[in-house]
Amino acid sequence: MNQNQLKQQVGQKAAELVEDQTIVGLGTGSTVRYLVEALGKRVAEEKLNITGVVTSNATADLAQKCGIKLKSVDEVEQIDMTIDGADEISADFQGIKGGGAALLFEKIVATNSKKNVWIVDQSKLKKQLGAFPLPVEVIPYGSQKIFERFQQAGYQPTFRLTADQQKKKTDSGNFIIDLHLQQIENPQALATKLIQQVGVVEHGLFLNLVNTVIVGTPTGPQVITAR
Ligand SMILES: O=C[C@H](O)[C@H](O)[C@H](O)COP(=O)(O)O
Repeated sequence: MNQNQLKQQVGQKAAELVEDQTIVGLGTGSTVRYLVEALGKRVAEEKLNITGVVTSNATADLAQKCGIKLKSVDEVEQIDMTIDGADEISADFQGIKGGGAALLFEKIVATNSKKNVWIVDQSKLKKQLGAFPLPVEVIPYGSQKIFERFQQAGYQPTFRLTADQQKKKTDSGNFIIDLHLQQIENPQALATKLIQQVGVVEHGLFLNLVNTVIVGTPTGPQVITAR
């Protein structure tokens, strides 16, 4: 099974978990794409009555095409369950997200959800976080100064660029600086340090948010729950 097939497997499995009459947070990325398509199918075939709360313009476009009705996070009291992808998950269920630049809306939706579930292929499970570059969303004004401070701190930053070498803009019009850390010894301490930096809007460390992960493996999806 290739990576895409594993992503499809967990996307479809997660769609089965969604109950009728619920409000569902819909993450972003290539794994979530399979979830949204499978949910759209359930809406059409089973007349499943759900409301989606999206985490990016890309997911909003897809969900609308799939016939899922949407509301913004501000229009709902609480989200019953959010299902999202991840870039890395450590053994203690901490994660890095934002490979698709959607970390800010993803974190807003996740922190307003009763339950969060991540869907990943098995390559995303790591002993320790940090091999995947940690995305930090910064406002454009003063972003060069933040970049230089990250350099001085030894974080090996790079601005994320588009295919035509422009600084990538998020759905909120911000830039992304990726930190090439290799290993993150203390995710909580780093998270605190980053968020205290003026001009940093959010970072891709998603800590203590998830207790269920569905992992795609060649022998089928495995649901792992934190103790
Ligand atoms: O900003 C993007 C998100 O955090 C994605 O959920 C994450 O990058 C995983 O994406 P994919 O399912 O495409 O590997």
